[in-house]
Amino acid sequence: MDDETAVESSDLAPAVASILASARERSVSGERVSVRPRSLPDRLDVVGNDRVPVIAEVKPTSPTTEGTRTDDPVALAKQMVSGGAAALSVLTEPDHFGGSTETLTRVREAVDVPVLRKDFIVRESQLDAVEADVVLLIARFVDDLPTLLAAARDRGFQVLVEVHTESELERAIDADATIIGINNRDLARLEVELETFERLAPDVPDGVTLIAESGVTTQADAARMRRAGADGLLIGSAIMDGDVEANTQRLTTRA
Ligand SMILES: O=P(O)(O)OC[C@@H](O)[C@@H](O)c1c[nH]c2ccccc12
Repeated sequence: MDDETAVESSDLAPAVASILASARERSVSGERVSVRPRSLPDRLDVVGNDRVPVIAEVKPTSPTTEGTRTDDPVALAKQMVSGGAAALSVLTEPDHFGGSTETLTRVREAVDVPVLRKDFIVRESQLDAVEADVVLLIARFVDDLPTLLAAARDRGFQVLVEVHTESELERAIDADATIIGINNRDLARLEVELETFERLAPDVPDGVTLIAESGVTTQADAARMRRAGADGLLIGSAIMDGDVEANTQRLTTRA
């Protein structure tokens, strides 16, 4: 038996699972690459045993937010972790979301949870801009999803593939995405409908880590997404607005 797969890492203490993961290497396209050791699926699983597993998003501003939050993003990230966030998402898009790659680097150094790079990645060279545990690929914006997914994995990234429609979900599944995010926000109209997650979730195969993205503002919303099958919730605005630690604490507490 292959001793790397003999132990399911989700059965292990988080620290041990993390050591095990960092010891694993895989070969893609003939190259040896180490997989980022902070596993998002494992971490969501562990935290989900007693809290709502939330990926809290450092998003200083957005096209649907008023004003820009100018306090230190690293301090906000630490408050999110103290408030019980399972993982973090950091916007690196500067023009519309107030993000920066430098912020992501600093945040990742300051915490030990998995960190997602939230940006609009459409070509391979963008993957080399900054270190992260997980990168986002938005199905709608990526023409050749299997190729970019492979390129990201070649670099050792875990990949979250974001979808908003049935046909995008089909493309994500065909590309063998193992982490899929269903975005409740329509990126064309910027309107949020939690029904989107409920409608698409039943079509997601078992074994895929499923994330509900956008529009969760209350504990009731969070419970609703969990009931519909979310393994994790990506929450930005509702955490960024006001006391970040208290907001995270509230939204990671089961209703
Ligand atoms: O602030 P919200 O509604 O909690 O949403 C967070 C996150 O889902 C949203 O920021 C987002 C989802 N997909 C994106 C793609 C790019 C930029 C931002 C996003």
